Amino acid sequence: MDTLSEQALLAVQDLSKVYPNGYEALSNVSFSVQAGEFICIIGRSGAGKSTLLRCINGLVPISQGSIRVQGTNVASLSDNQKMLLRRKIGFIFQEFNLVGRLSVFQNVLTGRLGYVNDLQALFGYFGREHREKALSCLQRVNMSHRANYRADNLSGGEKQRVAIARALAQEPLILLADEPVASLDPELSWSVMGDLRKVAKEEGVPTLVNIHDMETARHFADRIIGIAGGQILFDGTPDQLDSATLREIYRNELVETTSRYA
Ligand SMILES: Nc1ncnc2c1ncn2[C@@H]1O[C@H](COP(=O)(O)OP(=O)(O)OP(=O)(O)O)[C@@H](O)[C@H]1O
Repeated sequence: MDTLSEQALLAVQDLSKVYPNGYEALSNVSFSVQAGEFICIIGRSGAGKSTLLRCINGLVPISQGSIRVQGTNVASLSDNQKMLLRRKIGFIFQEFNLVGRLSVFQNVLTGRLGYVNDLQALFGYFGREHREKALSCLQRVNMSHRANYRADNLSGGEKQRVAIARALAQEPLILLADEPVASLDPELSWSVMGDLRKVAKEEGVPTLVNIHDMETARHFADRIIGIAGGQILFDGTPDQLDSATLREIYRNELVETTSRYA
């Protein structure tokens, strides 16, 4: 490993993932992430973007290679330590994954589960410090006025802002977002991406966002990683991404159709 990877908050080295049916979804993927970076991962459907994020947060086991968080190889951790680490990884889903019958505030409080004991978690008892934290996270995404709403009464954009607040409440080491704006209309998706980038930058939390739309990626990312067929084809700044590389990443899928703004 080079010095940059050793100092990285997240270092993925020669990662491969073969699903039980024999399909190799990721092949020798290597990259590292430094504090504060806002990275968009682009690629056509089936490229392996979700698999990559799921490997990083342990939702799917890796087949080869290593994932290091703050220098520690995740594979060397006990199950309990892995669970504790997962609580420090904020995950934002395309479909928000809020508990619809709970209030907005209660949903954000669930981000604090890693900070209370089992009994408190069981009875949903969160002390003042946790409630204050949850409220401040809601304020960060301008959603405190909806604190007492049932989550299932919110609009899509509001739901995703609450999901961002919940992830922030975890005080995450890293944020992973899997197509966080794919269910939102174009204008709203830029506004939610703007909020995600703003809070990630303010907190200095490195963030990996899977996104199909390359124009959104170009607009918001400090750095873009392009994946095709489970391999990294590009890793650089938006300015370095030329149209020949884009065509390769999207493999004949018309580049124009990858942008809802073209
Ligand atoms: N559990 C599984 N078993 C077998 N193959 C799988 C499994 N999950 C995903 N795959 C395959 O792995 C490849 C990568 O899937 P993945 O969901 O990571 O792609 P993606 O880039 O996120 O695409 P999308 O944007 O459509 O979700 C796809 O060809 C998919 O069919």
